[in-house]
Order: sequence, then structure tokens, then C-alpha cells
Amino acid sequence: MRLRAAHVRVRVPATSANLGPGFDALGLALGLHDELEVRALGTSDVRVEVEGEGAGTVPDDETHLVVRALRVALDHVGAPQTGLHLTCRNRVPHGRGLGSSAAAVVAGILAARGLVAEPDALDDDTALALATELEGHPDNAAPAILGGLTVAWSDEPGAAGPGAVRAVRLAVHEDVAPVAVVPPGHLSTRAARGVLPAQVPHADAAWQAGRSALLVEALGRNPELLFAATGDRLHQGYRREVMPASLALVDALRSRGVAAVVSGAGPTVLALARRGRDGTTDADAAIADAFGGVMAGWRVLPLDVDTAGASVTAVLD
Ligand SMILES: Nc1ncnc2c1ncn2[C@@H]1O[C@H](COP(=O)(O)OP(=O)(O)OP(=O)(O)O)[C@@H](O)[C@H]1O
Ligand SMILES: N[C@@H](CCO)C(=O)O
Repeated sequence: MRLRAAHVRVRVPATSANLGPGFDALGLALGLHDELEVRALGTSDVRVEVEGEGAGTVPDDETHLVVRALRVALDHVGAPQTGLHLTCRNRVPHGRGLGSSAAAVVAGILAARGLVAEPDALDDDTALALATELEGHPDNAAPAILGGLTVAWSDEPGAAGPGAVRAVRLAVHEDVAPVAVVPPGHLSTRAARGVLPAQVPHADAAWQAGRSALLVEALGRNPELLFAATGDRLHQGYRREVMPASLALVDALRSRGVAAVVSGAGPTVLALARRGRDGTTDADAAIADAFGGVMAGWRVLPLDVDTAGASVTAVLD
């Protein structure tokens, strides 16, 4: 397949996965975005400029995650590889549980969609399959691509091969007000997955299945249920040893009635707050109180739910 453009822009949201009980399945797109400009070069050079999150730390060569994903997507549709000049304006914090790696991967795939002559060859289903292969799990990639609240799953594998990765997008109640509390230190998803057990008690799995179903109702139609619906027994407790301050904050907020969870693989804490008529949320006072002024360097980010998902915002010659 030939390229139709030499210059594209894309925009991809931050995402929070798990949301408490929906481990590796539920995810929410947030109103905090990475923006990326990609120019296809006539040479084989790769140039990467980064402004904001990751500047000075992410690689500026073929190993850059956006470049890797873009190349996977071009190969997938049989398009020619090309030299690349990337300009990244990054706002999603890295290694904090806000889906930065999924945002980078989806940005690369959407940039390829913008560049190739038949963008439908990289439609949302294909983008989700490619992104999941690169990420290892679909719960950030799905909301990054589709926006809103998503439930992702894999079809059962069969004779035809491994099961396809699928996702549905669900509406989020307008009173749901996510607040991310972001610590200064980072933790890789790989490290946070490394402390999880290979097996969990059947009773915990059964308990979790109920909470996870309840959470879909709470986020979509009945925010009063958010506190009950955001319990977890499959990952947060096991992860306490690698993010004690985050779990202490989750405990402090929950003891004040706030539906707080670890965002993704942490260490960010996400409060799924409820917005009142005056625009404040039921988490504002609790967060200020729980902090007690001692959590130096942590940032409190009230965020909208992103309903658009990733998009190619410009296709230029
Ligand atoms: N915009 C980006 N450009 C290049 N590399 C990135 C970008 N964003 C993330 N990365 C790479 O991904 C790593 C972070 O990925 P990781 O999966 O550990 O955390 P996360 O995606 O931020 O959190 P989570 O998966 O829990 O939501 C960074 O350290 C960096 O190597
Ligand atoms: N479900 C994944 C999300 C990581 O982004 C985890 O908790 O490890």
C-alpha cells in the first residue's frame, strides 16, 4: 500500500485502567492528551523531538515507542517504511498508571493510519489488536482508541488461532468526575505486574466479578454506587509493597467515603468522584484532608472524561 500523506497530526488521551475491580478489562479515557506531529522523510533518518513529559528520558531513535508502533502498523498494511521526524507534545505522565505507553502506541498506529492511502486498513479493531499485542493487555488501548468507558476482552481461542481482542464503549454518567492524584515517583507496569500472584482464591474472584459488574452500572447510570463498586481483591493489595504511599492514600480517601482506586498499575491514585451542582466534587475536601500537607510533590489533577478517543487531527502533504 502506498502512502497518501507526508505529514500528519494525532491526539491521544490518557487512560486509567482497572478502575478498582476491572483488572485488565475496564478502562476510562481522560481529558489529558498527548499530541504528535509526524513527517515522513525521503531519507532513512529518524528524528524525535519531545516537549513535556518524557523530554530527555525517552529515546530519540528507532526504539522510541511511537516509532516502533508506527513501524508495526505500516508493516501490517504492507506500506513502505520511511524516515520519520516526530514532534511530541506530551502531557500524559510516564510510568504513573495513566496509560502513557498505550497513548504512545496508539499515537504511532494512528499516525500510520493518517499516512497510508487506505486508512480503513487500520480501523479501530485493527488498531486495538496491534496495540494490545504491543502493550500485552487491552485495558488502556481500548479507551485510548474509543474514548469513554470501555470493556475489553479476548474471544476464546479456537482452531483458527488466538481469540480476537474486542472492546465495547459505554457512556459515562455526567456526574462522574475523575480526579487523578499523581505522585512524583514512577513505577513501571512490568514491576507492578511482577508482584501479582499466579492464582487467587476462588472467593476473591467471585467477589470481584460482582463488583466489576456493579461498576459498569455505577459509572454509566448510578454514581451513588461508585464507592461499593470500586472495591478490589485481585491487584491493589498485592501491589501495596511496591507503592505503599499510594495504597495509604487510597485507604485514607476510602475511609472518608471517596471511591478511590489505584489508577492502572499505579502509583497514581484515581478518585471517581461525584460532581455537585456547584462544580465541586465529593472528593475535594477529602483529598485536602487526607494529604494533610505532607505528600510533597504530588499533583492533584481534576480531569474530564474524554469521549472522543484518539484522532488523526490533520493529514497534510
Ligand atoms: N509518549 C511516549 N513516548 C515514548 N515512550 C513512551 C511514551 N510514553 C510512555 N513511554 C514509555 O513507556 C514507559 C511507561 O510505560 P508503563 O507501561 O510502565 O507505564 P504507563 O503506561 O505510564 O502506566 P499504566 O500502563 O499503568 O497506565 C515509559 O517509561 C517510556 O519508556
Ligand atoms: N491492567 C494493567 C494496567 C496497566 O496499565 C495492570 O494493572 O497491570
